[in-house]
Amino acid sequence: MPETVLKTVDLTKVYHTGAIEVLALSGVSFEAAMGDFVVILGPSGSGKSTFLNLVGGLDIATSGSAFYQDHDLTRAGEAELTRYRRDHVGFVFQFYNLIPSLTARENVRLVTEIVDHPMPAEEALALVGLEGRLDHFPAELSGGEQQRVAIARAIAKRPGLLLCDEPTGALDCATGVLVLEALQKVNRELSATTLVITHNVAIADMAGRVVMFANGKVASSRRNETQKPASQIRW
Ligand SMILES: Nc1ncnc2c1ncn2[C@@H]1O[C@H](COP(=O)(O)OP(=O)(O)OP(=O)(O)O)[C@@H](O)[C@H]1O
Repeated sequence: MPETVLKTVDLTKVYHTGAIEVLALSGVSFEAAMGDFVVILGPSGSGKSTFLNLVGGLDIATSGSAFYQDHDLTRAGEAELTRYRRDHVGFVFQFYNLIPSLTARENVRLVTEIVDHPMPAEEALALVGLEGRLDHFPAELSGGEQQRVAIARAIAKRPGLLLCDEPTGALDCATGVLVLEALQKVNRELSATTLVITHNVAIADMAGRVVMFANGKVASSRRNETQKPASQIRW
């Protein structure tokens, strides 16, 4: 059995906005092994991003537990969470958040300069098929290429955990598939445990496991017998 690296038990998050309480996550128990590729589906407001933010150390749970290896994320202080994010987690969001005045290579170097044992920026960009775009600025790249720079930036630290929130949300099918191919390659070559939130059910076919959220809970979880190559995904 592959080693479990991420485990949550009864993970719960309540947001307080003025007098209003929102139960965003309600007792989520989840496990992922090293190298798993998990797609998370579910209606808007079902708690997907909240879950990703908690396991990524961007937010703190109200109750329950979340462990990444021996990191106890529900008891960690701010400094420990910052180290956890820096050393172990790569984030990819819908909007690429690249620095417009820096080239692709320089955007990736922002990360490689602050972590131990990074891969060279050029290697990370080659892994996502952008070896020919090293010195291009974001404005000189297509949306899909910008997202692949964001993936290169996320993986250059060799993260154990790669968390993607709607990574193809802003892209058409042809461009989105190139981004998915990059994620699948990174997942396989780095054995990074990969969680992808999407509204696009077609993407579920490339997952090893598909988890459906509803009302802040895991409504269902299934394994795919085979994982479709990203190049064959269409929507
Ligand atoms: N910072 C916050 N403060 C208050 N409420 C929040 C906050 N973040 C999320 N919520 C609420 O928590 C619930 C879950 O939100 P979440 O963003 O996790 O859902 P989601 O499944 O990712 O939705 P979407 O698919 O639309 O991104 C929603 O009702 C949302 O309004």
